[in-house]
Amino acid sequence: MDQKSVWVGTNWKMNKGPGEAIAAADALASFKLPEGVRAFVTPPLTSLKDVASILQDSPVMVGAQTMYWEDSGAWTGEVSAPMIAECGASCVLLGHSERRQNFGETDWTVNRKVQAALRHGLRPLICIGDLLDEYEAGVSQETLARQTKIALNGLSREDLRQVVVIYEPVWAIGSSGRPADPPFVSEIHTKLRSVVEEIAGHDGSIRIPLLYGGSVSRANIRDYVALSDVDGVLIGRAGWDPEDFMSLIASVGDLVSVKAGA
Ligand SMILES: O=C(COP(=O)(O)O)[C@@H](O)CO
Repeated sequence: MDQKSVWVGTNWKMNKGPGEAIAAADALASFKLPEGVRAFVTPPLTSLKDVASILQDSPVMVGAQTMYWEDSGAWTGEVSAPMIAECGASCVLLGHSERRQNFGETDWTVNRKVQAALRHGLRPLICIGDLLDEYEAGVSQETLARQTKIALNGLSREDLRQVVVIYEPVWAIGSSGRPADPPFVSEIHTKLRSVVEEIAGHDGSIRIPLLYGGSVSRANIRDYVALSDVDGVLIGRAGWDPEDFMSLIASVGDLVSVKAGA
């Protein structure tokens, strides 16, 4: 039976040059995570190796924000799973909506990347999300089920134990987004739980963590983490300052035991 944890990550996106990233990693290095919390940070590639090296003895995991599915070759500008792993990363964000919208990622290219990450021992942190017009048309669930099923297509049971799925409504992300209402997130995650259980089995031996992301802040983090089918959050702006990130993690530490008993 997979143990229940609360996951809290922060994605730095295209922020922090190497100097700032190293300073932030130094600040995170001495942080004592509350028991049962699994934390991760995804710095830009320019500081991935430095941040991973600073955090190598810390429980805070380090991941890349994207990668390509081939291992090497004539793919100018791309980086591969083995390169990311060699930098010391243990996970990688895949299919973030900013990649899907601005860089042409599709459900099927996300699947290729998921498979490549797993081949090289990287935990795929798979982002899925509905567009505003899909949300308004009431078809969010269909979009999310499709994205999830394709991302996980062809994975073995061992592979499924490694993946994390993150629901990030596109309309909730960034300064122009609005945080999704917790009851809506609860409904979506309950349905997502059935989708992943259809794939991984209903016996509970594999529990795929389902995270929420999109305008997570001090004001709402506990509302999301307290939901029974939400296993944690991915934070953007509110987590870029390492002190804020640590304080946000500390603010949900007590929910670990509440959820474990649920
Ligand atoms: O995109 C994300 C949400 O960003 P916010 O700034 O929290 O809206 C997610 O990937 C975390 O970076």
